[in-house]
Amino acid sequence: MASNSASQILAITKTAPYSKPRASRFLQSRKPYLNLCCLSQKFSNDNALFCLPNSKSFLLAKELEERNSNNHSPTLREICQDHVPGNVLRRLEEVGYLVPTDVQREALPVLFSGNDCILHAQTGSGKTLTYLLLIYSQINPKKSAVQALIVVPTRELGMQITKVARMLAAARHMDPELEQKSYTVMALLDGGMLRRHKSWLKAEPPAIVVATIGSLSQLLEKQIFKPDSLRVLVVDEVDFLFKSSKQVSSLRKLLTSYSSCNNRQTVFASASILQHRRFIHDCIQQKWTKGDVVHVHVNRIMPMPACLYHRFVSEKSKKSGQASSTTVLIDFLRASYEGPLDILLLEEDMNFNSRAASLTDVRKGDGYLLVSTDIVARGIDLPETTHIYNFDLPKTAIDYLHRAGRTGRKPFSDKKYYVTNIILSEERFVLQRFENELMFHCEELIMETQG
Ligand SMILES: Nc1ncnc2c1ncn2[C@@H]1O[C@H](COP(=O)(O)OP(=O)(O)OP(=O)(O)O)[C@@H](O)[C@H]1O
Repeated sequence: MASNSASQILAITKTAPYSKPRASRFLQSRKPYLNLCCLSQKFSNDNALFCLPNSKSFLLAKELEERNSNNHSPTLREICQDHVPGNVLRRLEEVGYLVPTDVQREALPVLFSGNDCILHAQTGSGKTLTYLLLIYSQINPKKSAVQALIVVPTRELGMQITKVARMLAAARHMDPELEQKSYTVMALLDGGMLRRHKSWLKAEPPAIVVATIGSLSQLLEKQIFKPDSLRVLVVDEVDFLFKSSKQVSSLRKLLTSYSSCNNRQTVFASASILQHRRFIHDCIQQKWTKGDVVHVHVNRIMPMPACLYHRFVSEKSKKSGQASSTTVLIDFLRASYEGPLDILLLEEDMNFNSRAASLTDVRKGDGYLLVSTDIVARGIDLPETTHIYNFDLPKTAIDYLHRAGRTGRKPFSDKKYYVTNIILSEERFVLQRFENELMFHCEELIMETQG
């Protein structure tokens, strides 16, 4: 093992930290590829050993090594060191977040300096971790008050963000040296039990609340949830929430009447902020943010992640001229697909429990074929997804961007991911318009015809 300094770290992937004897047995057995992982990276906890025996970790390790040897950009730990509590930083490293993504590298210093921020970066670029790290830098677990609020458009996205927020806080329970009080995260989402949330908020307010605007408004109006102690307010998928006429008035009220932008840090996030100059103007004018709000715009030239490979299949007519419904498609797959993947359905018409069960099955399964509507198009992170099929073209280029962005969600992977569009010949010009607007290229896939 080409190790020559005490601060060398081995990056391997496994969430559980390995004990020293177990780790050294592990290292012995993997000598041939250890050289790849030996990093001369300075971490404050010198004994840290991050065990990640898979290819992703090699990429991470190599990336770190390259950045380090070129005296390049700092690690996530270096960026967060003086702001984020040590136990959260350790947790970050345990789960393999070592190198910052572009948006994290650009936005975190801005956020730590106290500015309001518009996080505008590609799908799958790591915006969630960016604002969660800000939140963990600001909240005090000893204080019994809601100090951070994250507003999301769907229950599914809310559950996902709650899980990541809890995962980052988890180390606190395991470390006896740290204070006993842990960060609590409440999911206040449509379809949840509001009565239970009311008692929870009254008895012992959680530090972080992740909420859909509908459920949140009910508790704000009844003054059960008082955002007086809010230090950070995040609105995720902000363009979507402002676009939806049902939610926009509640959102405006939250931003201005229930709390003042002068008393909190405000973060808006999305991969698509149309007419962003106009939006920034509105933010300041309407006092949704303070006047010095910073627009962190990553990959401004290329809104579409470069790892996505777009194709289309052109048909003369779709069967009986009908748009394919999820039921038709799922029945077809169940009748004709003989492969090993689980076939799952997720759509608005299902009840909340079945929706949650579908996502749990997808996440725990060995492979899946998920048939879904636009309900998963915003923010849902299923990093193992390699192919997206659009059976109907989305209405707008922005919708296309978000649907396509459900794949290609491994920040340091060099793999290609596929988005295939099944279109009618007369829809080619619509797809062409999306290509021009989002600056990507879509290639025709010629199907071999039988007989
Ligand atoms: N620094 C990092 N290193 C490795 N993986 C990361 C890092 N930051 C985020 N990720 C992973 O990248 C994936 C995408 O992150 P995230 O869900 O935050 O994307 P997003 O920018 O919010 O996308 P969208 O616009 O689609 O909501 C997640 O699986 C997350 O675990």
